[in-house]
Amino acid sequence: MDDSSRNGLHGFSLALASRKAEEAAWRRYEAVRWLDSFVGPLGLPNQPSEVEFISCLRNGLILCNAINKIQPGAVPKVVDNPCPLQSLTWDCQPLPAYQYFENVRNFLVAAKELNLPTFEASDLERDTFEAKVVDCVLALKCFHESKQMSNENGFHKHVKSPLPLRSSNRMHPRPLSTVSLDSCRRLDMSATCEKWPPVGSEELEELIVKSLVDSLVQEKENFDGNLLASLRNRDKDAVRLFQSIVSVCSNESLQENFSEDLKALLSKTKGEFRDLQLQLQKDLKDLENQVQELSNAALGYHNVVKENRSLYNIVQDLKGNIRVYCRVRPSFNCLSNNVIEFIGEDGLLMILDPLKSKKDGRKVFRFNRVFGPAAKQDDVFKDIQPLIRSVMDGYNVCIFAYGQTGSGKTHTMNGPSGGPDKDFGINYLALNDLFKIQNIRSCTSDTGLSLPDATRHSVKSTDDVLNLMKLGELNRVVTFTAMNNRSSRSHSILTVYVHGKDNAGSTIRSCLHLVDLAGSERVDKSEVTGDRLKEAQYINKSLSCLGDVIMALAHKNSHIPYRNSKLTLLLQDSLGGHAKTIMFAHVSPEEDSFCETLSTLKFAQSVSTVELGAARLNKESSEVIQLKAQVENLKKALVNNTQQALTNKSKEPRSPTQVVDRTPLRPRRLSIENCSTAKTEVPSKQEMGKGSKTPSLCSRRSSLEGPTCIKKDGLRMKVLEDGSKNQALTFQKCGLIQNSETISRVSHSISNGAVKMEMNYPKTPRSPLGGYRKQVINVEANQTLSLQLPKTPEPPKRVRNDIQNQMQSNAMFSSDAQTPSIMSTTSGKGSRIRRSMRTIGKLINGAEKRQVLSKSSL
Ligand SMILES: Nc1ncnc2c1ncn2[C@@H]1O[C@H](COP(=O)(O)OP(=O)(O)OP(=O)(O)O)[C@@H](O)[C@H]1O
Repeated sequence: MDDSSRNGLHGFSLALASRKAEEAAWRRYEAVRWLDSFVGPLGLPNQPSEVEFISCLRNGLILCNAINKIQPGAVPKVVDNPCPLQSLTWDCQPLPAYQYFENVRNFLVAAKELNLPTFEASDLERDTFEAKVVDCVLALKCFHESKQMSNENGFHKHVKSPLPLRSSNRMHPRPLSTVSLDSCRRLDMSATCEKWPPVGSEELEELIVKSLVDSLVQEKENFDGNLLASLRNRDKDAVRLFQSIVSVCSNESLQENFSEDLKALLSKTKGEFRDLQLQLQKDLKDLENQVQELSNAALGYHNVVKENRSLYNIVQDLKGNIRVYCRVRPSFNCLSNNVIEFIGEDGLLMILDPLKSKKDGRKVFRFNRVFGPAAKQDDVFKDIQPLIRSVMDGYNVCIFAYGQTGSGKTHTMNGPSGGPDKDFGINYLALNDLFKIQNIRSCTSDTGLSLPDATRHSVKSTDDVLNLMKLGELNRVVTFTAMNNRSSRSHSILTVYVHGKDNAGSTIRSCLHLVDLAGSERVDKSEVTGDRLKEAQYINKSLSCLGDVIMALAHKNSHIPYRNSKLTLLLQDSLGGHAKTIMFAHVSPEEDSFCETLSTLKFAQSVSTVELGAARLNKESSEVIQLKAQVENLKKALVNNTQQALTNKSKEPRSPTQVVDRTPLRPRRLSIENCSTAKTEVPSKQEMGKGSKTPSLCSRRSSLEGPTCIKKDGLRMKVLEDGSKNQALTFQKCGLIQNSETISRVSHSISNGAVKMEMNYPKTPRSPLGGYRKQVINVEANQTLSLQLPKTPEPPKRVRNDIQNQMQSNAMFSSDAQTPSIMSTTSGKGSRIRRSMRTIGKLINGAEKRQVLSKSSL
């Protein structure tokens, strides 16, 4: 407490004390005045002191006379004073002490019988207890007045002892005559006052409340009657009520008890407070422990959820399922209801049909994970990062974004509209990550080779790729539709090829397809016309082909219609091969997109059931590479020898008597090998057009790479059908180095179910189907094998001559140029070569099988 408040309190105490003294004096004067008028002159001054007052009453004679006057016979025997009553004065001769005592005791008994407040006889010996005596006299006075009143009104039965109006003059001092009997009646507390000594704080409180209630009931007031307002307005009754409360409180004995009670209460409260504090501390500790336990449990729960998800993913990996993630973009229409009801941590998505009730309209889907509108690009990327990294370990990975137009596919793959400058999408983040890994794993760099007549873009950093992506973006048609003001009108596929060699000499070859599909759209909604309409139809058609492929895979059909569109043909390796595939299903949350959202989610659900088989590691051990190289050399030697033999044979006349024993070449066996080197076969258009069967590896490559491949300067080069060199697509070596990994990039956009891969065209033409663009940025080199091949040992000269002679003679009888079988029968060397090729083939197959087995056993 500061000084000012301490001084204030002190001042208040002084004021209160003087007020009390003033009040006590007023009450004393009133008692004396009444006794004076009722019993006879007391001979006291108008304003007697306490001592004078007490001395006057000490013999009990005045008191006994007064009570007998009110209630005749109340004190049957009064020890009288030799002085006559009229001449009774305070200075009259004192009687013996025992007589005083007798009178006072009899008076107190009589007063008690009348339910008046009393005092101790000894109080008259002590001036300090004057207040109690005054109270008793004033109570007697009130009793007399009320008795008079009831006699007048005929009420005899229930005459109550009136409350001594102790504070009647306190606020507005006034003559005794002005204190009405009504006031006495209304503030009658005599019955309760009897119980005052001793009184505890609770009893005091009860007294006050009771008095208040009685008073309010009698006055027909209620607490809502704005007592405080009445007090403020100094309403008469309210002031009286307040005075009665104050008078109860100002009773000294009460105050003493009250202060003692207060002290006891204070110490009790302090004790309770201490207990409470201790309890609180204990509770806080308990709470802390509980919170700790809860947070541990929450952490545990999160860990379990995480572990569950990763286990679920592992199971799916083992089964080879396509991982399906769903992403919900933020709503752009605040007036539209949101159909997304709930997004669970564990990949649960609940949507609500806006036309149905909550009970019937709910549909639940489960995916590997669902990203809500608040998910950041980084959050999305973090989840797929491990998969992208596995590209560097030799796995093929394909990530494709699917969904309704405007649902956020391009946002996920590229980033926000306007290019990948900020908030980069998966394309950038994935490439950045791959380059980071490359930098960590490599100490060397490669400048690559350039090749005339071919466009070559070597990439060494993410920025390089970004620039190329921008180039690709330029070739991608983007237009305004009613559904999306930057709607992509073509699919976009960014492919990263990774070649690497580990320290053991094994090579890995893998690729990462990053696919941003054009959005499915309802043309009535997107309101497109003309070319845009055609594009929309082609987009929907190729997406529907994708749907057919997925359905066929999900139902494990024997025939999978990959060839029905270029899109599915391109994704064949990812959808049908042993790749790791992720699909991002995108949905818009607005209610007017509900039908599209539902169909996207259903499609995504069926994609998640597709089992591709465990992903296969595309790694070749050094042993396999060497064997393959030997096959190459042997094959070359065989071809050379055959050609030589044919040349010699054509020079010699053919003998009609010679018997030709020809074993036809087995092109199937060689076709696999041919695929890794220059191709000389030109697949017929009919074969290309056949859509019913999954093509052989060679024909598949042909259909994708173009009709003709030739080899030039050790590099493979593909020539288009017209053979024009200017239209050649060149497979370049790009950063292929030993003991390091290099990333090259092929990016092509396709749409409308067709693809063009000629990057070296000065201007990318539109496809006849309209709107479909292609962009080949970089193509993998395939030169390693030819560069690393050991030289084929030259056959001894004598043997070679024998073979040549033999072949020359055989040529006399055959005009067929493809006659390796001739060599097998006529030349011991030729058959040895074929035998060793067969052995090597078995070895290769064995080694590959072993690889597959060891992978699947993992
Ligand atoms: N997660 C997201 N956060 C913020 N904005 C987003 C998000 N997803 C999409 N958008 C915004 O929504 C709009 C449409 O997205 P986007 O162009 O990526 O859709 P799309 O599915 O690729 O459409 P289309 O198939 O027509 O090309 C864009 O303005 C994009 O920036």
